[in-house]
Amino acid sequence: MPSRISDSFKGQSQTRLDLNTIKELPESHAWTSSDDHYPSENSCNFESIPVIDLDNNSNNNVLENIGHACKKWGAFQIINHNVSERLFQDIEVAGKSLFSLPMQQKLKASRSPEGVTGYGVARISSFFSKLMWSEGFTIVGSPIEHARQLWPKDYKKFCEVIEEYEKEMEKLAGRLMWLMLGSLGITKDDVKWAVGAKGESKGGCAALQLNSYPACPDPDRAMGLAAHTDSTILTILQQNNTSGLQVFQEGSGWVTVPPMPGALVVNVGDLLHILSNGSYPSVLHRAVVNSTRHRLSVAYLYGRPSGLKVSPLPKLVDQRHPPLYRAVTWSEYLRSKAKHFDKALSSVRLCVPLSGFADAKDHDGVQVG
Ligand SMILES: C=C1C[C@]23C[C@H]1CC[C@H]2[C@@]12CCC[C@@](C)(C(=O)O1)[C@H]2[C@@H]3C(=O)O
Ligand SMILES: O=C(O)CCC(=O)C(=O)O
Ligand SMILES: [Fe+2]
Repeated sequence: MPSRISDSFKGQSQTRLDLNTIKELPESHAWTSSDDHYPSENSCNFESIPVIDLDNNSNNNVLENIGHACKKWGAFQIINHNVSERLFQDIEVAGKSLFSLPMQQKLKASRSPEGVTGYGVARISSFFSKLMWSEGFTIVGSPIEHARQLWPKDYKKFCEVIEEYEKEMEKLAGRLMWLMLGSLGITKDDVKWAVGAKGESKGGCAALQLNSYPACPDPDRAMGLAAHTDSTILTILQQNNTSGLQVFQEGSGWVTVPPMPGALVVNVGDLLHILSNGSYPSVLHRAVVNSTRHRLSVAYLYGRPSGLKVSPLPKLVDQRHPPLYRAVTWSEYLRSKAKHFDKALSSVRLCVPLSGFADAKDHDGVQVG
């Protein structure tokens, strides 16, 4: 059974059309509402996801606000997160230099049919009959191998920026995970995988996804990135001051997340939905495109070490709240997403008999697999 994230995907086609130079929307990229798996209703956008100030010294009630945002929206924006503006500028330059390379150069760093890292179309593309108006580059750990193929002589700066960004995001993601769990009354003492055998704090596993959405000749008929939930604990997204991200909310429809200078978007992923035993929805989101501006987004997809099993946390499970999901490892879940896409969560859902359940107390949240 595959146990690494990279083993979870099967052959997928690579992008070849250069979206940066096309003057008319090809039929292959023209979406109608029946091409999407989700409702296409638009919202009046009276309200959007909350903005949360992470400054320790400001007297706001961070835990309560985060809990409320996670329950209501499954997403929020953060300010005062301590990631420097300079790093945002550096990663924007790095991303733009990658996507502005000639197509034949980018294809040298293509994601392999069995792989997870490299250049290509969004993995979920195979579930749609139309192509998305975007290209992506996925990194896990060091990007050096692909960076060498892209810039044989000049790959170091790109690697340095990526690695610095990953380091900063790992710290922030860990902090956010504990805040989001803290809002549910969960502390590190409640979670077995929080601390290792030697008492050290255990981090997660992550992927960094650079998304490029070139300006589009017919944005209303195109789709940047189709509606999906992330297969993560949480995702931290930087949308580089260009609008495009929308979240779906029952009753409101698609709600735009307005870009705020310096802010980052945080969203609940499927694994946190499982850990929270359904308290936090993993938010359905998509990216739309526009006719004038090229948009770059950077997503830090934070999960768990791939062999570690995730299941509803025991503190959140009792007679009245039976576990809604079975234990699953990240790599197993990613494989399920690659196979079932929007049915992946229900594929790990437990059928709970109405008469209750016998072994809730045996659930310990995680087991090392
Ligand atoms: C760690 C991850 C999470 C992945 C797969 C793998 C690497 C790339 C991620 C994304 C990024 C773009 C949306 C998504 C839906 C996609 O197509 O690729 C994500 C997917 C998931 O969240 O399922
Ligand atoms: O570009 C965006 O705003 C969304 C990107 C995204 O959802 C992802 O990379 O998972
Ligand atoms: Fe996403």
